[in-house]
Amino acid sequence: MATLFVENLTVVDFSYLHAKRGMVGESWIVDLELSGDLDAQGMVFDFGHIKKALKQAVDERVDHRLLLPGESDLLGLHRRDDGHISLEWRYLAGEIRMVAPADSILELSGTAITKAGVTLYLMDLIRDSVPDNVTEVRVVLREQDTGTAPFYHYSHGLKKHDGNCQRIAHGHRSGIEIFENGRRSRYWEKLWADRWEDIYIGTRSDLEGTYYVEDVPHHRFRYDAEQGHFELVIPEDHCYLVDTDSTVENLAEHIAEELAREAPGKRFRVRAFEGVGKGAIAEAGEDNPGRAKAGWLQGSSVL
Ligand SMILES: Nc1nc2c(c(=O)[nH]1)N=C([C@H](O)[C@H](O)COP(=O)(O)OP(=O)(O)OP(=O)(O)O)CN2
Repeated sequence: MATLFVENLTVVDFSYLHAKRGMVGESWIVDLELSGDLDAQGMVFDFGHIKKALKQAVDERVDHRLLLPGESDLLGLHRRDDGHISLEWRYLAGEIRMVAPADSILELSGTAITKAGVTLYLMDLIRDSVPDNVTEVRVVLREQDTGTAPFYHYSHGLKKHDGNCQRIAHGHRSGIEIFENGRRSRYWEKLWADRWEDIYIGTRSDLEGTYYVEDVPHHRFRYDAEQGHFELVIPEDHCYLVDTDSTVENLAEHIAEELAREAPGKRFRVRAFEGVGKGAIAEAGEDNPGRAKAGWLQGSSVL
């Protein structure tokens, strides 16, 4: 019997529904251990297969989905004949309603989405995907270690994306680094982490109107994309509107421009993460009047 491990098998970026927080974007790094007898090649299971087949299984079932606690009284879920679902989530601040292709959600057992529940789900999924000589599967889910640096949880949908990011309710746990006149500013980082805590970032042109639930205003977003039709109703005060698609390049640029507007005469550099290990850089302010530079950053340093 031998045990092998794979760290960072993948990162699952998703959102889930919470009884108090509403819709929460999350990013968990997936680590894996497999135990069993050695096969004819002298291996528990070929790393090549693990990194392809098991990563693909985890990504397909969890990544970019909205996770729902199937046994919660707050949830109403309806599967429609056209391959879409509609759902309602009645929580503390109001209601969340969504219409989306059925692959946009993952219904899990239990009354709340927890790390333990998702871990058990993934262990079952992986057990079904490994050969018979593998007798034990262990999964560890963990957040990126950002030390004391701030982060926010956001959800969004990119209607023009040719992959699963077009899903209207998927999200990320993202660090933010802000430099004011070349020096790291914990003040501004904390301010944006608070501003975007558990936020839905919506694109103004996807906004169809306001919907009232017992006098509480809710935004209604709606678009059609390659995978199907998407609608989302969510309390207005859990939303932040931007004039662009909510790509991380645009979000970094938006933050930099807002900072330059809020603190005139200063120069800002923003490193905004999208989940783990990637993001965008933008600059705005005194040295760069009226213009922000943005770029895609892959494999950026850990905060
Ligand atoms: N240049 C950009 N590319 C992508 C952006 C972006 O803002 N700028 N955004 C997305 C999606 O929002 C998506 O949620 C990112 O998810 P992620 O899982 O990190 O990306 P992949 O699916 O491409 O990577 P895997 O690690 O293989 O899941 C996509 N691209």
